Amino acid sequence: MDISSANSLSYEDFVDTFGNVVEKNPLVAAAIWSHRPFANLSELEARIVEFIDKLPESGKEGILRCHPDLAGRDLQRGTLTRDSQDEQSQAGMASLTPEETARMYRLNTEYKRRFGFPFIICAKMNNKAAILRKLSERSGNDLAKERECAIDEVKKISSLRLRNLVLPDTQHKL
Ligand SMILES: NC(=O)N[C@H]1NC(=O)NC1=O
Repeated sequence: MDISSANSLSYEDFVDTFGNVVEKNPLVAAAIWSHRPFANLSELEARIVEFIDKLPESGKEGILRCHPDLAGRDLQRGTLTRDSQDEQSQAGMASLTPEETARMYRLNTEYKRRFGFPFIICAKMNNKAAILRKLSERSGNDLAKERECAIDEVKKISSLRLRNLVLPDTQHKL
């Protein structure tokens, strides 16, 4: 759809369409609906980013906790959202060796124990090696820095999901 079609959606259809742009957080779509009409895709995305940025630390951590582990239980059980399934599969998370799966589980477990939310990265912008490397690297961050790192990754994931739903702004030909 294009941005004018998005602007014309009823509240229910808007949340049905955009409710998982931020993983398992339909509140974000429900909240930004008030800002329609959006001039373009960029404004719609900016409203999502603005909503996230204005959350208190506890709210940001709540968003992070709604994300599934990479190569974790939901992937093994087939209970990922379609978006996450697509993203994780594309990054090779569904074809890890048993040793790689065990390493991801161990690193994810240690990471969650340290920070209280799961390791989050935009899988579509990374491959298996990069994900494992960045999981190790970021585990050394302090809480505040890592919370912002993870939120930045949520914004990247949301941006890609949004572009799957709404046609990019039509480039005005000179
Ligand atoms: N933990 C984590 O990063 N999960 C998310 N990343 C992504 O691109 N899709 C997901 O499910």
